[in-house]
Amino acid sequence: MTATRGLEGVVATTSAVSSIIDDTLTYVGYNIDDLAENASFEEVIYLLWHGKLPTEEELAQIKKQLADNAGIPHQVIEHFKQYSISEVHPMAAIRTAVSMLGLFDPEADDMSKEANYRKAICLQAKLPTLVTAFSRIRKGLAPVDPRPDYGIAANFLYTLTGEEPSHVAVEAFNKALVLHADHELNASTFTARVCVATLSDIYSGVTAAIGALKGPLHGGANEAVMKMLTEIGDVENAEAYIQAKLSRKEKIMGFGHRVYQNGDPRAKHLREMSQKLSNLTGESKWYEMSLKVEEIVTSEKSLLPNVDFYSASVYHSLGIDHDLFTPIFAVSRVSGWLAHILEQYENNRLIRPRADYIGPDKQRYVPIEERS
Ligand SMILES: CC(=O)SCCNC(=O)CCNC(=O)[C@H](O)C(C)(C)COP(=O)(O)OP(=O)(O)OC[C@H]1O[C@@H](n2cnc3c(N)ncnc32)[C@H](O)[C@@H]1OP(=O)(O)O
Ligand SMILES: O=C([O-])CC(=O)C(=O)O
Repeated sequence: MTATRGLEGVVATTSAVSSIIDDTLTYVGYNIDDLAENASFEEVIYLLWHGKLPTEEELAQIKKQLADNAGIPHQVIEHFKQYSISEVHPMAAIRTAVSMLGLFDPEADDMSKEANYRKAICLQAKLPTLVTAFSRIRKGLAPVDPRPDYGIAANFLYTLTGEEPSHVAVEAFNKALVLHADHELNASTFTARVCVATLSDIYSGVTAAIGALKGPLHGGANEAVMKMLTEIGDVENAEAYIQAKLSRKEKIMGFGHRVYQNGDPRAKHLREMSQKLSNLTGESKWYEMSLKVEEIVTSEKSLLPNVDFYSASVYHSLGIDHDLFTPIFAVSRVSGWLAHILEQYENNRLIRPRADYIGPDKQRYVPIEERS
């Protein structure tokens, strides 16, 4: 048996949710460029879960179901208040809170199709509220209830700040949610599928996926990009900063991808948004710095930006705290995780690959008193 490092190129499942072929990303056959320009995040959720775009009536119904389930149990709010959450990374808090949601759901282990769909609605609806409630509580502010007349993008910004968000901000945030919703068998989605393929429950699958997304080689890269831009500080420092990193053989966060050969198709949308928003805020340096870093990394390493690179300056321009960037990724990607989890349950088989053993062989047990 020979192992393929990092399972590169290994096809591990069939899926009808999303595909990446020749650097083109589609959700259920719809090109991401088309969806980014035209779709609401709720339409994309429906598309991923039902395999078709919703009619007006179906869209109104799923929006209502999501709005009706956006509240979070008071025990989770109390839990956030019980420890020093200013010292806790929000991804760790959200991971724990999603696991807690399972404790308060009497149907957590009901594996019927109906119960699993209801839990999918609950998780999708509650995740944004968890993130914004966490953010407010750690600042000593009371959580804000989501507005039933707002969609997920508007409500996220509203429940984060308590203020009515601008049209431009909602439009940009909705587009970011659409762009991050699904991505074939990325590490967190694979994690979710492995978990539920044991016939474990949805809450366990999403909790596991959040843990995988948190790492800086995956969703955690967007926060790491912002840290890098903050360290660079000004466009004129970019060249020396990046060259020094490359000479130390350090990775430049937000660049490279396991699957794309000629660039991540989501990056151009985020680049455009980054430019538009940084012009609007009058703080164009984040976009300019990002552009300069892209120029250097592309020419030095032939590496192209991935989805995490320009999303950093987009979220910064929207005034969002940097450690909420990866939780926002989860707010969007939970739609894809849930689509894959439901798909896995529909046609399940335990996922259990093999390992190529490279440890010592033929060892003899030595009693403890004889060991040196
Ligand atoms: C939503 C997402 O998950 S998108 C990805 C987010 N992650 C990041 O942006 C982190 C930075 N990028 C990376 O670490 C990688 O490009 C990954 C994890 C995305 C893909 O990884 P892999 O396909 O496993 O490639 P791997 O890490 O083996 O890199 C291959 C080579 O390219 C180099 N390389 C890859 N990415 C980078 C980078 N961002 N900066 C510098 N060098 C890089 C590696 O050092 C390695 O060089 P070597 O062969 O000389 O050792
Ligand atoms: O597919 C991957 O490996 C990572 C990625 O871009 C994503 O999850 O959006």
